[in-house]
Amino acid sequence: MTDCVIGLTGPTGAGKSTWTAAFRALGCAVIDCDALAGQVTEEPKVQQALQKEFGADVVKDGVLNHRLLAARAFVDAQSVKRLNAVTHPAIGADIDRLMRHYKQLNLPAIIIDAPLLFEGKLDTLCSMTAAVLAPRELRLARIQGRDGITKAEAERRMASQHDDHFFQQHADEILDGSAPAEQIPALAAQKLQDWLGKCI
Ligand SMILES: CC(C)(COP(=O)(O)OP(=O)(O)OC[C@H]1O[C@@H](n2cnc3c(N)ncnc32)[C@H](O)[C@@H]1O)[C@@H](O)C(=O)NCCC(=O)NCCS
Ligand SMILES: Nc1ncnc2c1ncn2[C@@H]1O[C@H](COP(=O)(O)OP(=O)(O)OP(=O)(O)O)[C@@H](O)[C@H]1O
Repeated sequence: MTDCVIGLTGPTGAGKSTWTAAFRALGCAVIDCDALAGQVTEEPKVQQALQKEFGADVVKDGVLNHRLLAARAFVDAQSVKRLNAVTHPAIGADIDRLMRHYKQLNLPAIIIDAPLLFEGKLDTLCSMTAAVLAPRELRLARIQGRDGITKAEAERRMASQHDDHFFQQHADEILDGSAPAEQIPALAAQKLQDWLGKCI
């Protein structure tokens, strides 16, 4: 049985996936909500609902145009809400299924990697929560490089999310997303030890 469930969140580009990879290497199971979103948005029913909300051209020959959908969805709070209303029920069902599966195994911990951990009330499934934070300019440069988007697109995406203050108020702990990547495995090992002590 695995009882320790850690919710990992933070704004775009802060380094959640990088910290998550370190926890995975330490034997934790990872529920990656962005990956689950990627799978559910391949389902024809979800794609049809997205077309209804954001225009027929967001899907062509069964392939979702991520960049176009992001450009239309990450414009204001209302549009993000419409996006979430389509995708979140399906993502939630997948999370439930994976949690049931991983809880039966003997693992150090289950990590839920979710940009919208608090908004989606996924924190209620967790023993503890942590937010990965990094300076805004660093995040801006990172997501432009990673996703091949313009500065304006990156800024729009960041503006559709909460600021650091929200994460500082809601999360139990803050993880440093600006630490050099090569230091993160050792920092994650220390952090996991600490959490396992608290989970017992
Ligand atoms: C709009 C989509 C198609 C853009 O795809 P793309 O490949 O460009 O981005 P990717 O999925 O890797 O997300 C990158 C980052 O954008 C941010 N983001 C994604 N979805 C959301 C959202 N609904 N609200 C706020 N930020 C979001 C997150 O920080 C995320 O890590 C995609 O993000 C999507 O399907 N989003 C809806 C599903 C969702 O809510 N995902 C978050 C799960 S908790
Ligand atoms: N500590 C670090 N040192 C150097 N580069 C990093 C570090 N953390 C992340 N990066 C790089 O920055 C980019 C964004 O990081 P990552 O994908 O981990 O962020 P994220 O918080 O998961 O973002 P998103 O919410 O957009 O998915 C990636 O290209 C990653 O390789």
